[in-house]
Amino acid sequence: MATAGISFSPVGPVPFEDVDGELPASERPAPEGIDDGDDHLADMVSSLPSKMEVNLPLKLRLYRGFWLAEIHVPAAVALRRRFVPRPDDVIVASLPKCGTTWLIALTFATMARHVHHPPTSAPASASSHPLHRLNPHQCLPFLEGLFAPVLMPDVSFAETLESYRDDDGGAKIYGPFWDHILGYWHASTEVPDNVLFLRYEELLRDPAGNVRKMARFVGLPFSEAEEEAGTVEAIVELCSLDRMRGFEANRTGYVDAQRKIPRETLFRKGVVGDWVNHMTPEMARRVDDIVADKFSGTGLTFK
Ligand SMILES: Nc1ncnc2c1ncn2[C@@H]1O[C@H](COP(=O)(O)OS(=O)(=O)O)[C@@H](OP(=O)(O)O)[C@H]1O
Repeated sequence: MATAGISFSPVGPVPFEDVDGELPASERPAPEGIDDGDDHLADMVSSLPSKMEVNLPLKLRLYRGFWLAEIHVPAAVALRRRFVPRPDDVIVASLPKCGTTWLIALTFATMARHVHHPPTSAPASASSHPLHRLNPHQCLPFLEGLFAPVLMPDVSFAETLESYRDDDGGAKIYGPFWDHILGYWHASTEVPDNVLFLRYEELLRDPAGNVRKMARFVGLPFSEAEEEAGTVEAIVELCSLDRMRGFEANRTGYVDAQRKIPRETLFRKGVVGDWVNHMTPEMARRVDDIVADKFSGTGLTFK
């Protein structure tokens, strides 16, 4: 099992109120301190365990079992207490470097296809699809009800995975990796109508099949007419790594010129098994051991 080459991309409306047996969001009391000068919140944040990020000059706080950037904790608290998802909201929840950008592109292109038609016959360069002008992360605000996490800095998946290991010195943002993955894995088996669990390798192996699966999951299955017109293949093509790299939005060398985030942060090789170029056999063995230990008995496997 090539554990270090695995990426995980669970998609789906997360049943917030079910996560830990708390009251439904709509019935929870308003959070103290968020609206009124927030002394309580500041105290709460500074009382949380803290560590530095292993790759970044960033202070993390352990909030509800996960390492978040300290500056994001107040928003996470507010979101947790106040966000009441609508039944048709879709949240793309993927760890950094696990194929988030691709998944957002596919989800956006699929969900927005009746407004922004994927080019089925015209040359892709002639299309006015938003994905030509904006990187996938920037497309999110254009589709109500589709949410996803933030853009991450320039490190590869192998580096990310390696740094998710337990480490006394620091922690990895959004980690522990294993708990994140297992949380969504268990949710996908318990409430399969609400959580769809996808693997990067599966997407690479059968992008069209997985786009169909995702479309059914979000309640927008492809019609016969769409199938005949080649809409699924058009979406896959539109979102392919080569196409994305060449789009106007990504041609400058930066996916975010203002924040100086280089294109390769989002669009690099996109292959399975590149971990051999980043990890020593010893590192790979260690990761394999951790995976075997953490995932044993959970039913979660990778082929
Ligand atoms: N369209 C498309 N098709 C296939 N693969 C793609 C695509 N877009 C991005 N990628 C690859 O995804 C990896 C980046 O992961 P993320 O998008 O999660 O990064 S980020 O956290 O949002 O910064 C990174 O993988 P690696 O090449 O292994 O580094 C990207 O190359």
